[in-house]
Amino acid sequence: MLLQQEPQLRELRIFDLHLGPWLEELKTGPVQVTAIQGDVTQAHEVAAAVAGAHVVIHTAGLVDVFGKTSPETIHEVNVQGTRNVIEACVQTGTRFLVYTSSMEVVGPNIKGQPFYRGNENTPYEAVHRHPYPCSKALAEQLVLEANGRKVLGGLPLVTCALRPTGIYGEGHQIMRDFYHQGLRLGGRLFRAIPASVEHGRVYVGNVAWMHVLVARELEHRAALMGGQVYFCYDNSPYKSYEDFNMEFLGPCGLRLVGTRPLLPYWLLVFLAALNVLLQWLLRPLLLYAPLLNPYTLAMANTTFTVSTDKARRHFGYEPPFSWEESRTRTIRWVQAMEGSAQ
Ligand SMILES: NC(=O)C1=CN([C@@H]2O[C@H](COP(=O)(O)OP(=O)(O)OC[C@H]3O[C@@H](n4cnc5c(N)ncnc54)[C@H](O)[C@@H]3O)[C@@H](O)[C@H]2O)C=CC1
Ligand SMILES: CC(C)CCC[C@@H](C)[C@H]1CC[C@H]2[C@@H]3[C@H](O)CC4=CC(=O)CC[C@]4(C)[C@H]3CC[C@]12C
Repeated sequence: MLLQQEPQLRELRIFDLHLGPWLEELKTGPVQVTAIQGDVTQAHEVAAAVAGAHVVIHTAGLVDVFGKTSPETIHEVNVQGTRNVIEACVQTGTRFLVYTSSMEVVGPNIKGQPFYRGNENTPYEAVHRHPYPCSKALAEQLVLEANGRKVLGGLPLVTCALRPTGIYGEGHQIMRDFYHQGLRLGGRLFRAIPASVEHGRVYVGNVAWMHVLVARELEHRAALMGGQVYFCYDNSPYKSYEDFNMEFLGPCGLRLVGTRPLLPYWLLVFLAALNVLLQWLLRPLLLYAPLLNPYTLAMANTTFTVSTDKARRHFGYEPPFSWEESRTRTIRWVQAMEGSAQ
């Protein structure tokens, strides 16, 4: 999207632990595209990649709420990695830093308190225990506190954090997992979450556009945007996590069985705890990381939706992809998977 939408762009550096073949397709235009295989936990690698950059968009992160990696690794990547990016900007003189934070920085909290169509100023007790939200909250705090630090050359660093709600769209691994689970169950998924529980979702293309826009506007509106957080939002409907997924999985042949959860909540709690025990017992043999665990169950059962226009007011954000376009593009992606699955 940067290559398509940013006329001022002269060089695009992509720093990632895992570089994919898709990068080769990006190298065909007038902009110099530099792919750098590196680890954000290695400060020297980050500094080498950042040196000379005008703006850094730091979106690398370990998104793990399924127990696939250790809490230490999550902290190392999400917190120390972010610290390394900030120090690289300061040491090499990069003045603008955009960070991909998360709704998880706010909630849902461990008390299961709903956040109903809230905004960046809505009072809410952000209390976390899980390593992932803890790491995102700490990383965001580091980014916001770094706003105004002097970088090499003596000018101030300008930082901004974007908080997407649940991202969906092409490449969404969890959607892929739901789809394959439905195929294994004969085209059916069984409702586990009450339809009344709203969970915020945002299309990946709109999240990407907000990042591009902030990267462009941060220099010109530094006094207003510096040190600020913005929820990433669009016109995706407010629905339960499962009902929202069915907007894409339904047209691909899956059916959600039940108008209300088929199992009582206490049984889901028991099964989630059993999954934790099985994960621990099986770890020496294999990675068992199902969708259902105490954290995902609590998250899915707690309303968390946003209603805000702060990004529009501060830097003119309007989601380029309508709900209909976002839905169509995601369905096409699942259908392409379906083709590969058959
Ligand atoms: N998926 C979601 O619903 C949401 C994601 N986010 C945030 O968006 C960002 C991107 O996440 P996703 O695209 O969902 O996940 P993803 O796993 O698709 O992307 C993360 C990227 O970071 C890279 N990475 C991981 N460890 C690294 C390391 N040590 N060094 C360098 N690169 C590393 C991965 O290779 C991957 O390309 C993350 O910061 C995440 O916390 C925020 C809100 C919602
Ligand atoms: C009871 C069911 C088996 C639960 C299935 C749904 C869960 C896997 C997902 C429900 C809410 C999701 C999280 C939410 O969208 C917020 C997130 C923000 C991020 O920064 C990363 C992803 C996530 C934690 C997301 C993960 C899957 C859910 C827990």
